[in-house]
Amino acid sequence: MRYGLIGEKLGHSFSKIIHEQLADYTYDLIPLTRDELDAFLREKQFSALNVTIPYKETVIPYLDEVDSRAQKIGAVNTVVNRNGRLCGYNTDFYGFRYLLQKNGIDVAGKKALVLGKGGASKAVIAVLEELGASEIITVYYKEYPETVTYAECYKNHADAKIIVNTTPVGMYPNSDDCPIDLDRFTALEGVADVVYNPLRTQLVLEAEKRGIRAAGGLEMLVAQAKYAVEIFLDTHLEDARIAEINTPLLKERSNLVLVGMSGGGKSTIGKRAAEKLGKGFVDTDELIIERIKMPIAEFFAKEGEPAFREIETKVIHEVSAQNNLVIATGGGIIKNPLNVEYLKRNGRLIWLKRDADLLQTGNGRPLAPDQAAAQKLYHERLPLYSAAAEAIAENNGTLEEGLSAVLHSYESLLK
Ligand SMILES: Nc1ncnc2c1ncn2[C@@H]1O[C@H](COP(=O)(O)OP(=O)(O)OP(=O)(O)O)[C@@H](O)[C@H]1O
Ligand SMILES: O=C(O)C1=C[C@@H](O)[C@@H](O)[C@H](O)C1
Ligand SMILES: [Mg+2]
Repeated sequence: MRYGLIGEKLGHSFSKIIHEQLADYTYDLIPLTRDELDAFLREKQFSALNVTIPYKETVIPYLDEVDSRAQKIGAVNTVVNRNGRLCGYNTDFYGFRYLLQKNGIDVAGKKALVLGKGGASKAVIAVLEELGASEIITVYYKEYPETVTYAECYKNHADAKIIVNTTPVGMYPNSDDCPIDLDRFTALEGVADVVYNPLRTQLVLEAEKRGIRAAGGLEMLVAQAKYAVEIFLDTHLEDARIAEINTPLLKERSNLVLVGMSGGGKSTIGKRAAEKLGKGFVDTDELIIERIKMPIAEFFAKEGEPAFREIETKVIHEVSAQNNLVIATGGGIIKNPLNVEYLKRNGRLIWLKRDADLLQTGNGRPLAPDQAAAQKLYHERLPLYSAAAEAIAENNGTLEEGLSAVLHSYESLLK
């Protein structure tokens, strides 16, 4: 009999990949319309299921038993067929609790804001209660008696220490959106987002920028699956299994982004890194050339640098939404902080650092036509690379050594 996930739209789900690593069964993604759902649950031709949006509440009346935690939450994401009796559980609860604990986000005794009032919100609130948050405020964009609006929360809850986003705001393809303005909160200590596409949402990046602990939703997804497998198979799996699946998944989904001076080896080493990691390779300068249909130096001469930078940012925005790439960037991308922000959503930024006197100059590089120009640019841009990059890979030896420094940095960023 079948194992799998039911929900309305499942194209995005990683659950098949995750479950099939955790257990021996085949796990199917089973998209169902509301009408199909009824027959599916009545026929009971399955061993165990996960349930996702929008059916976590809809399934409850079909169940013979709902465990007390899921009952309290009012949502079920795990159903087991025990000799024809359907039993329901909520492992999103355990997944979110794992996410907080793994990322050192301590909520005990703290005021917490939960954005959104759907199924995920209820599981999150149950965890915050269990872990002893002092006050839990649900924030919703419409007015309800049991929730506060964003305007009210800025006015009356600016002292919140924890913010959890359970809304789809900031999810691909609307990755530019951020559900809440973090500048309004003066005591903030931790932020969690259940969204995992992009890997780091705008909200997570805004928190990181302010030095606040933050976690995206991928680990929660993997963790809830581990707990579901335990219930499906009536077995125990070590928590270590979560990281064993999450880390490679994160490495696979993430982009490796090379920043650094022109002529420092980003394109050359980037291509090699992509081969080694089995990732696609893109060179943002090449994409720009395709778009402007002329060499970059010619475009600079004809249209000027601001026109180039505008196209560059558009290209970076598009590329940043993709996954599993090595991205070699142009030397000047760090001039616009937006480029850095976009690239960080799905990527880890590594500064490929080559000494100024080793940099290749000329060869169509409009701002570094010769050594003197390259040296001047180098010193102007050092602080920008340093601020943007999450790791440094030195490239002052052989290409092989540069490549291995890049791969090593990527590994250590995603440990
Ligand atoms: N460690 C190295 N040893 C020898 N040559 C190197 C090394 N690193 C880079 N190079 C050479 O330097 C030149 C410039 O490299 P590349 O074009 O990859 O730089 P880039 O960072 O992509 O520059 P741009 O930002 O202008 O696109 C290439 O000819 C490359 O082979
Ligand atoms: O997108 C997914 O694959 C899932 C998301 C959550 O709703 C989980 O509760 C569900 O088990 C699987
Ligand atoms: Mg290049």
